[in-house]
Amino acid sequence: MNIALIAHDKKKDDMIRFAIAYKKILEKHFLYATGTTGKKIIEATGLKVHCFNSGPLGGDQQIGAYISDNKMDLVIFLRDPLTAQPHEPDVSALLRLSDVYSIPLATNMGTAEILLRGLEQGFLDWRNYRHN
Ligand SMILES: O=C(CO)COP(=O)(O)O
Repeated sequence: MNIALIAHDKKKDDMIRFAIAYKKILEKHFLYATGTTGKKIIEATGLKVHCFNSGPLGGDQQIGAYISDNKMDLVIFLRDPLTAQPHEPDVSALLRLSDVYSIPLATNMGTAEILLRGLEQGFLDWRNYRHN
């Protein structure tokens, strides 16, 4: 599966803890991330991650484009709900495209854990049919 990992600045430490905790699951998949999030995950875990541009410089849009091309299966986006983002329209567009294409999307740690555990249990196997 192709998994996108994105975290706003105040959520990056949480994302790193998450990537360390779930490394054994994550390493079985193709990982993508916005620039800064990806770099931090690589440094902390050694996982292989394809890094797009930083979020404010178009990274969210690049991930959105993957979603609309049926190339993203799961999105984990640890958003900071308490800080205004200069690229809020890009963030909204990414969330919207996840809904348009029914791509499982976690915007907080609680849901992220459920999605990764579900992934491990095969709950996202239906995505394989979408690829074929
Ligand atoms: O801003 C972001 C998502 O909207 C995250 O981007 P970075 O991972 O480059 O910080």
